[in-house]
Amino acid sequence: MAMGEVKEVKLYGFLLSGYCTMVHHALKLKGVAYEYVEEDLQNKSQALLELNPVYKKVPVLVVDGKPVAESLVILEYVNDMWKDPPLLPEDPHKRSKVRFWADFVYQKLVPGIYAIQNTKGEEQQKAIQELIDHLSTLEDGIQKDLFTGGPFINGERPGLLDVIMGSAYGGFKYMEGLTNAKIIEKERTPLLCSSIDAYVDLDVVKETAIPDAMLQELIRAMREKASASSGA
Ligand SMILES: N[C@@H](CCC(=O)N[C@@H](CS)C(=O)NCC(=O)O)C(=O)O
Repeated sequence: MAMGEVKEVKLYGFLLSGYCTMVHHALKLKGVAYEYVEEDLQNKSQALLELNPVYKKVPVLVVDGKPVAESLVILEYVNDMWKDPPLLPEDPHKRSKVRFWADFVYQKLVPGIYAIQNTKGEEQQKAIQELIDHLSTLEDGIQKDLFTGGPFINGERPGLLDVIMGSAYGGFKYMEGLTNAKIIEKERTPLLCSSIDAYVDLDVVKETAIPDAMLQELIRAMREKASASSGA
């Protein structure tokens, strides 16, 4: 049930964007019907430039003509607009913990993924180790601050951090394919791995999964680009 009467929900996104995946998942978990508009990021539509004039990025969610930008802001908005099922715990302190760790994912894990993509050799090995260390920090934090026995980080139903980590998972897998390193492993981060396993098994998640063939093709193209630029 939405706050007030909602007539039109539109998501501007890009297929390979983990930020957009989060919004797809949140809307689907809430059972919201929406229209999806795929953007060409090399040639952005006038609509996108007008809807997100500050950053000019996707995702942008437009509800009855009113735009909301920035994925984390959108997730909170979706959770406020459509109450059931809730993506945040009721207790204010627990909510603050979810927000703290969600922010950690944005501040540390996402830049960590880009750092691997943008480096080579020894520098890349260092970036991989840093990302692994951040994942362990997140594992310990969730264990201490939030976990109540699973199957999700949020408990019996997926919540905001499940949506974020479940969507970032594609990025970790992509980096593993690119570097042949094991980044996210059950032995190191059992709780994160088991909650992600439960999450990717949800129907709403399977519906929006990037086809494996497309992911493999992307990895192949990235590897080719990397070896061309190193002169190998
Ligand atoms: N902080 C933004 C990041 C969104 C973002 O980086 N979007 C990328 C696609 S993954 C984009 O629109 N890039 C186009 C550009 O940078 O011009 C969010 O959380 O929504």
